[in-house]
This record gives sequence, structure tokens and C-alpha cells, in this order.
Amino acid sequence: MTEKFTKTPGWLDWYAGPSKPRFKVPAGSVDAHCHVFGPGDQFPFAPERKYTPCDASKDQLFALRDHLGFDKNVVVQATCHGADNRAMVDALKASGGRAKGIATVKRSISDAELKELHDAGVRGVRFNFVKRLVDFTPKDELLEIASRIAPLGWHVVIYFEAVDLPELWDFFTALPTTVVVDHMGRPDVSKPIDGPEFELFLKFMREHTNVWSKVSCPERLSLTGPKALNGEQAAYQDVVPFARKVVESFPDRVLWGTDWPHPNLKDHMPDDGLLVDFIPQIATTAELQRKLLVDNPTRLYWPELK
Ligand SMILES: O=C(O)c1cc(C(=O)O)oc(=O)c1
Repeated sequence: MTEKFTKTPGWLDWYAGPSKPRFKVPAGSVDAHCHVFGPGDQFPFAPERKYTPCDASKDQLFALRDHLGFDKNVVVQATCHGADNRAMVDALKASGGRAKGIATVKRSISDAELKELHDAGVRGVRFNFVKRLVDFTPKDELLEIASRIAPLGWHVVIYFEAVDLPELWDFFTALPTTVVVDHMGRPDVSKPIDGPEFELFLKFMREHTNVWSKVSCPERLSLTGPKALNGEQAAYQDVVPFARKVVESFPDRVLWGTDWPHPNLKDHMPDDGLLVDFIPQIATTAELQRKLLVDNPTRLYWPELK
């Protein structure tokens, strides 16, 4: 029998009918941070999940990819699926080589299972430190996982909030792989861009050349808007200086993603076409755009194409 799921109260579904972006992304562009949710009747959500989303299938993700003009996806395991990677792996296998994946694994995973994930296109694991999304995993377990995935050439994706970086610093800087930070480490954009909090993040990237950042999720970080809705071409102005600073300081270590289907947004659901139109605000030249959207993700996820 298949399980029926009831969405978390107040859940916002992804935006149907996104606009066609005015910004034409370069050929070979990669949406390097997106998710699939279920469908729940085919790929049940995990018992330990902190939210129950709407469905967001691989076919809907691939339709969005084509609509926005992207060539490829990196599908990141969403926390609502726990360490059950079947929905994400199913998307990779159906993509014809046009999607790679980031998994969530436990220390109990076998070498054979890791190899299966690799063959399906998984190239990294995600360690999540955002307390509203996951229960705590001991650091020794995470380090053990990192040391087992390193020989596969995989990397570690980390998700944390800016205030937690000081206490996580020693752990992050001990990781033996490339490390990719989700959503710029969630800066509080009401604080000064040259203040101690964001400066610590820049220092993290400056002093550790194995650290990359996704300059994604202005819709999560923005406090002032305006929202990417109704044709807005100058959305999320308060996030722009932060993202631009990261892109211009580390042009060869930045990635961009839609974050579709945008889990847990409370205020509004952005029009993904307008999120693409946000890109030229943060990557202001054709060269920066090509690095962000094509060269960097291709080097990290499709090195065989370089
Ligand atoms: O901020 C979030 O709520 C969020 C959640 C997830 C997830 O549940 O996997 O992924 C993200 O990239 C962002």
C-alpha cells in the first residue's frame, strides 16, 4: 500500500508557469542546486523528516531546466528524504547523463552501496547543520564518511547558518575534500557586508582554496525584497552586494542554482524565470557568468567534458 502524505501546514508549493528569463544563460549552463520531492506515493518521505513538502518530480524538474535554458542539473538530496537517496538517484538515472547528485549517507553505508551511488552519478555528500532541518550527527561520524568518500573523488556540501561558522570552523577546515557551501553560509544581510560575520566567511574561502560557495537563494536571504514576482527585474536588492562580493572575489569557486522547488519558504514562492534574471546582478560580465554557470560546475561535476 502506498502512503498518503499531508503537507506541513502553510506549505508553499513551487510556482507553476514561471516566466521565460530575459537573461539568456550561456550554452552548457548548470543549475547546480535543486531538489526532487518524491512523488511521495512512489518515493516516500523519510520518517525522521522535519517537514512534509508537496511533490516535485524529476519530470517537472527537467521541464523547468529546459524552460529556463539550462543544460544540466545537480540534484541535492533534500532533508525530507533523509538518507534514502532513491528519488534523487532515480532522477539522475532518467537524465541521460545530464544530472549529477549529492547524497546523504550514514556511516553504515557499504562500499558496494557507495559504488552504486557513484555509478548513478553521485559526486558528493551533504552535511547539514541547520537545526530546523536535521537532527545532530556526531562529527566523528561525518569525518569517517568524508574519509570514505574522498577516494571516490567526491566532495562535501555543507549547509549552515552564518552565526554557527565560528564553532564549525575547525571541523570544516579539517575536511579532506573540496567543500561546497550552500547559499553562501546564509549571511544575515541586515548586517554590514564588511562586518565581522561576513568577513569570517570571506576569510574561510580566502584561506582555504578547497572551499567553494553556491551564490544561491536570494529569496531566502532577502529581508527587503522586492520579490521575484510580477516581472520584477531588480529583485532582492539587499542580497546583491553579498553575492557579488563572493562572485568577484572567488570567480573560479562559485556555483549557482535555482533551489527549486524551494523548500520551507514562508513568505512567497519566487518565479524561477525571474531568479535567472537575478544572475546578471551578481555576475556582471559575460566572463563571470560563464565561470559561474558553465566552467565551474562542469569542472566539478562533469570533468570528463573539459
Ligand atoms: O533552507 C531550507 O529550508 C532548505 C532545505 C533543504 C532541504 O530540506 O534539503 O535544502 C535547502 O537547500 C534549503
